[in-house]
Amino acid sequence: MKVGIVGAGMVGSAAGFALALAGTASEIVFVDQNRALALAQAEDISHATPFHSATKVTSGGYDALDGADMVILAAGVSQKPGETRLALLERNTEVFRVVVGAVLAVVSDPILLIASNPVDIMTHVATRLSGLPRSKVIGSGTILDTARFRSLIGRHLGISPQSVHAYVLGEHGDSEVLTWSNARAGSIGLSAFAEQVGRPLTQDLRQSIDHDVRNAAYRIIEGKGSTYYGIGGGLARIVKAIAQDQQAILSVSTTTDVVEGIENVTLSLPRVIGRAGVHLDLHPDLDDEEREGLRRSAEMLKDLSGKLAL
Ligand SMILES: NC(=O)C1=CN([C@@H]2O[C@H](COP(=O)(O)OP(=O)(O)OC[C@H]3O[C@@H](n4cnc5c(N)ncnc54)[C@H](O)[C@@H]3O)[C@@H](O)[C@H]2O)C=CC1
Ligand SMILES: CC(=O)C(=O)O
Repeated sequence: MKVGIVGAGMVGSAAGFALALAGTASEIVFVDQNRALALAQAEDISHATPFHSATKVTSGGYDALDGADMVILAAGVSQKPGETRLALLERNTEVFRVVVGAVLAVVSDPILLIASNPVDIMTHVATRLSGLPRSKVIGSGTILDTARFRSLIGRHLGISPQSVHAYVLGEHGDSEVLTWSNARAGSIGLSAFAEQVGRPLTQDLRQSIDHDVRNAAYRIIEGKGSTYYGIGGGLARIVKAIAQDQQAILSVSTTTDVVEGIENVTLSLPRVIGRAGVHLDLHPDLDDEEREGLRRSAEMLKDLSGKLAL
């Protein structure tokens, strides 16, 4: 599979690095308005591949995307310390007006994987600008928040995050919803497992995990300017599900017919991902508080997307 990455900054390069090491793609091509940066990232990453895989890593103009099956969009501005993701919307919409058309002029029917923030609304923007089916325009959404959630629960319970089945839904941002009510450790309900191992999930502990997941990006950006390894791993995970037609269930963002009564809204739910993109949306059972949180998140995203002239 040939994968294009438009935006060779921190996120694009971290995704390219993770993909190249895993050997998921046969070829990765970086494109950036800063061509020297794209070239340097490709060259640097290509020096790591001989240790791990045979992935060919190159760079070029948009014409170099010819033959790509998927294109990751990681171009645009990122948050400054204290800035919200939503504050990036106008600037990154302008970037996508250029980028989406330029990609589609070369690759007529790609899967687009959106990383730029605010990722749910940028996924809505890319869906509208590209005219591609919604199943083929996928935002990384809450894949990263879900990883953060599982990692903190796993650490508390003393088990692998891969054995924690718990999802963050809604916006990849301040209104996201951590769904505790259906979370499981292996095949056991989370609370029952926590009691069994003597590490109960008290209300204080839940609030602390909620705070840490919701504020992870702000904390990391304060400390080192931006976040990129986490999302790089998440983007590589989504590409793998598509490249290997895994039918994997991942929390990603696409435009969805109805979520908690809100129609045609772009946000994260668990979805089945395979070669054609999103194959199926899942609507998990939620408790009343989670449902109301998801409704509020959907309403906010729908209102903001509706204000854009696309
Ligand atoms: N979805 C997620 O979970 C995450 C999303 N992000 C988002 O990813 C985006 C990229 O972040 P970083 O890589 O840290 O930023 P960065 O500034 O390191 O890289 C952005 C790149 O986009 C390029 N670019 C800007 N306009 C362009 C255009 N018109 N055409 C081609 N290239 C263009 C720039 O030259 C730059 O190299 C941001 O919007 C950030 O908020 C960041 C972390 C996690
Ligand atoms: C920056 C961002 O969206 C994140 O790390 O969650």
